[in-house]
Amino acid sequence: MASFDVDKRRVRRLSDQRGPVRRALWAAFIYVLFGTVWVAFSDRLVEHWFPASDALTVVQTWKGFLFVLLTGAVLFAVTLRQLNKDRKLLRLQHNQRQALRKRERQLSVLMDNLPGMAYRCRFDEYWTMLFVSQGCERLTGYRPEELVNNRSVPFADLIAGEDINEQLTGDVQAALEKEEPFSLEYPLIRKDGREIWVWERGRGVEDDGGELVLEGIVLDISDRKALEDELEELAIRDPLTGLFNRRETTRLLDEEVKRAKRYGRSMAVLWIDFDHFKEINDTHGHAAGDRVLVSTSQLLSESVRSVDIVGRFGGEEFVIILPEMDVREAQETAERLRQKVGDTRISLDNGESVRLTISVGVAVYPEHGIDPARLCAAADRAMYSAKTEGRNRVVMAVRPMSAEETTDTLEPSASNNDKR
Ligand SMILES: Nc1nc2c(ncn2[C@@H]2O[C@H](COP(=O)(O)OP(=O)(O)OP(=O)(O)O)[C@@H](O)[C@H]2O)c(=O)[nH]1
Repeated sequence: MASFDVDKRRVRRLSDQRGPVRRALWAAFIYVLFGTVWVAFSDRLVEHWFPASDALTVVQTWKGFLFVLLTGAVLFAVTLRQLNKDRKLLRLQHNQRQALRKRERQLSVLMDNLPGMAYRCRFDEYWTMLFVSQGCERLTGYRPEELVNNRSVPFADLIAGEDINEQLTGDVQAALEKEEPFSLEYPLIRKDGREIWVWERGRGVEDDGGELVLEGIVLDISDRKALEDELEELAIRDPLTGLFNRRETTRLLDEEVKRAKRYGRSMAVLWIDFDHFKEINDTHGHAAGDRVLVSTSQLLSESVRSVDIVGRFGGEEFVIILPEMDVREAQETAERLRQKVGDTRISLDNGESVRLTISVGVAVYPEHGIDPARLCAAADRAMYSAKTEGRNRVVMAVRPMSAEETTDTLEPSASNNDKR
């Protein structure tokens, strides 16, 4: 690269900055000046020094030879100098072309072996591609010539979703205004219809005509994205049942209470505990207990609406969040679940089957608590009451005396039909 620049400087130096006409005129001027001075003064000097006519004739002849010799020598020197310059210039230009070709070859090898595709495009509504590298076909399924100038399809049509396209345009615009490079992540629909995730890094540059264009690379990050999604799922799911884990259930409850407050709606929390679960473990073994946990979790999930949230809080304790449910609906739902679980026999791997019952505590926002902690405490206490009252039942939480009361004031009701 550095030697290439040095060559360029040498070429500039060798190729005289003055134009050829000026240079020719300058040479002619020097020649005319020298010739005029010679013609004007040499004869007189010779006549002065050699007054005898015989000698004068001889000297005049030699003077003519001398003139021819001198001008010939000058012409030889000038021509030689120029030819040498021309030869050096040609050699340098040749080297420069070689270096340029080598760089182009390296660049094209680099482009073609990029894991994704390099591009140059217009910043317009179609992301009109002006150039894409060979990697385009691997990434999108389209050949470069199909994408360039929107010949088969504009790149914008590959971006999954109008709103995502708008979001990307906004992000690029913001980066251009700050004169910074941009990084984008978005889903892309390949030619075969498969959706992949890509990461793009680019920047705005001016092309030779002064028009703003974008240049950058696009890489397939589907594997990384899948791994991220998997890790995200692992972080929020209970590994045994696949239900939301305690942390995620708590977070979702927070969100639901906030939503209920914002829109002035009610919502309910069911606190569920399996009855005498220890006996199942003790009688049939821990693996059978796991099997019962998984089957009952599935049953609970399948028996609620898609908007409801089922989470495992720990051990054989489950929480169900029921958005937009009032006291009556929540109690009915809890009762339906209790009956369904109690009516279902769960087959074990050893051929035997078990029947399980559940105790359920129900608390409803805002009647039994105005924040997640109070709601949970109220539902937990109601469930504890269900246990002490004989299990396999639904108990509603107690209404607090005032909204200011702490969780300690929330006492569960004594009867499963109490709707305080
Ligand atoms: N198999 C299995 N058992 C679990 C798991 N988590 C907790 N348990 C068991 O669940 C049982 C809970 O027992 P307890 O708290 O005494 O309650 P219970 O036997 O259900 O009785 P009550 O709740 O009073 O009706 C214990 O034996 C735990 O070992 C699990 O992931 N798998």
